[in-house]
Amino acid sequence: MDHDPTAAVVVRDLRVRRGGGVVFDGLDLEVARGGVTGLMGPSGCGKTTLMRAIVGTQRVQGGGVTVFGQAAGSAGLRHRVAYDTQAASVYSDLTVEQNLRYFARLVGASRKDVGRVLDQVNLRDRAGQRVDTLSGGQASRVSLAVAILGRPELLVLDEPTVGLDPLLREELWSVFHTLVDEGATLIVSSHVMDEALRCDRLLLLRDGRVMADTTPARLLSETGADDPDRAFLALIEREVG
Ligand SMILES: Nc1ncnc2c1ncn2[C@@H]1O[C@H](COP(=O)(O)OP(=O)(O)OP(=O)(O)O)[C@@H](O)[C@H]1O
Repeated sequence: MDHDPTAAVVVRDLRVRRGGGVVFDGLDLEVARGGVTGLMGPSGCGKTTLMRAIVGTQRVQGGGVTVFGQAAGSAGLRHRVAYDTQAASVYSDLTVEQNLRYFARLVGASRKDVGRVLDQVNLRDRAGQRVDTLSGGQASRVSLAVAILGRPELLVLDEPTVGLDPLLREELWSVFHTLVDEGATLIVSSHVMDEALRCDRLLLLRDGRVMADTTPARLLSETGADDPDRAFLALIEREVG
């Protein structure tokens, strides 16, 4: 497998089966360092599976993934890559701040980092509240706060804005862009086509394949559509028809 040193992620001939079905049968793609890459596509197309392969938690049948030139999931990447799954992965019987302090110790982050991430995800006023008394959107922001504690170079976020109101969604996207300005590479999956417009690059997956590798502006201009939902449908119709 080649190890392009300028790429954040290189996926080569990736083959994955899950639950008896083929998810990827030879997937190839690269993600350059920096920017937000949006992984879009219908439910079941393989977004989460691809993210799991990138962070090294997915069993694969062939091919592979390198991240910053190292095999996905290898020990050298532990503090360089963070993954925020769809399920909140924090302790529900601890407060927001207790969770953050605990995870800060694990990744070698400081108290200052705890304060920084509380502000970034807008949970400063909930710091003393137990996670099991938070709303779904608040709890998922605690997981995101944990993910950005150690200033990871690659941040893989599976539907981070699900269940958030438009204002919070806006705030989180501004956090994402700040992280990118600070040098991070973000891979963000979403069902919400509106969010496609906020990405630097778009990978549209369908049935385990990259149906389009584009930018928001190109997606709209090439399909002549005025919103990403219509553009995506136009691409599918073009393929089918
Ligand atoms: N735990 C599992 N066991 C078996 N098959 C699975 C499992 N998780 C996912 N799959 C299958 O793998 C395929 C890809 O699923 P994946 O979760 O990657 O899709 P997705 O694009 O992230 O979907 P969604 O947008 O609904 O989260 C689907 O066909 C799904 O049925």
